[in-house]
Amino acid sequence: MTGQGQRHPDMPAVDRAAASRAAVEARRARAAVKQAVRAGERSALSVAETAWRDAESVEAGMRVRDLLATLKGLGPTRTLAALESLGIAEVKRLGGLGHRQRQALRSWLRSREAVAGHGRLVVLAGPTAVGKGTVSAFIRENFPEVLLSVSATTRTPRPGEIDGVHYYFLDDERFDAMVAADEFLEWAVVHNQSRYGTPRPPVAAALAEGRSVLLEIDLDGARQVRRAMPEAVLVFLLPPTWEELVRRLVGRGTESAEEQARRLRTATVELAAQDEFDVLVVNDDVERAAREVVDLLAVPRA
Ligand SMILES: Nc1nc2c(ncn2[C@@H]2O[C@H](COP(=O)(O)OP(=O)(O)O)[C@@H](O)[C@H]2O)c(=O)[nH]1
Ligand SMILES: Nc1ncnc2c1ncn2[C@@H]1O[C@H](COP(=O)(O)OP(=O)(O)O)[C@@H](O)[C@H]1O
Repeated sequence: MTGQGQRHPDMPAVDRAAASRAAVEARRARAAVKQAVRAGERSALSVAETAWRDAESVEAGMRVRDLLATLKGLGPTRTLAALESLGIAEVKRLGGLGHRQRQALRSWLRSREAVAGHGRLVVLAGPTAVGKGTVSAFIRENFPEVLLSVSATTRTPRPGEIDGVHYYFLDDERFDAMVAADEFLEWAVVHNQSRYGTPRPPVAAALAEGRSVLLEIDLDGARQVRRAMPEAVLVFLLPPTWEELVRRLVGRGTESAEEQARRLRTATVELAAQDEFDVLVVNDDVERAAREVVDLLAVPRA
């Protein structure tokens, strides 16, 4: 047995120092890879594939155990159980796996990623009363794996609205503080009245975990998200006809006639911006429209 990493007793001290520096460097590089996996910037599978393509890579020097430990929901006990089921010893490094073990780990990681899905950010926008809230509510009820971001707003709660569920209702001072602390992914003044914003931390955390996130925000906010996160998918919800849009706004009965007229003027401007969006979804039927949006979120069907 040659015993990897064992030093020859005659090895000069200077080389030992260099070797230990290199070891520290390698540890640091491996920690950076683990961090990237945890943050959702790299998939565990891509780390493994890199290790198997290049035996000299940082990835090849990673222990399989450490790679698995970066995965969500895999504590130490489950990691050990997974290693056992794959027939991989706890001390094994990615680069040291045999052909069968590679195959086993590859398909295990693949099926895990398929189940976990890749967290996607989808923005749902559209003119007033097109049914954004209705479609979002359908998704909240039927697809709990999607995080529906809860916005902060300075508008006053309507009867039945719960702080922290429908919105975080903030006063101007608190909203200002969040803006100053850069805690919003985007924010905008909506309907010329109140400010609305998407708190950044829950969105970032969900995406890092591989969960998909849906934002229901206005046009201005959608444009900001496009700039901040170009990988986001922008969806514009369309009414079947203009007449139907008017019918829904009036039928909802939550705005005065004057406010309705103002919103319809804004709606004309918003409809003209539909070409800026990646996907157009017609909300003729709530369930169908919601499913179209969910498909974009790449959520595996139950
Ligand atoms: N930019 C931005 N717009 C938001 C946010 N949350 C809600 N909105 C938009 O604010 C508008 C008003 O929402 P709301 O006060 O619930 O009244 P609604 O007109 O009945 O939907 C809607 O167009 C929402 O899409 C947010 O976090 N950011
Ligand atoms: N597909 C649909 N068919 C018929 N009515 C709808 C549909 N979607 C929404 N509505 C109705 O239209 C009105 C406006 O919907 P809402 O979700 O409040 O719009 P938004 O959030 O876009 O302002 C509500 O009364 C809602 O019940």
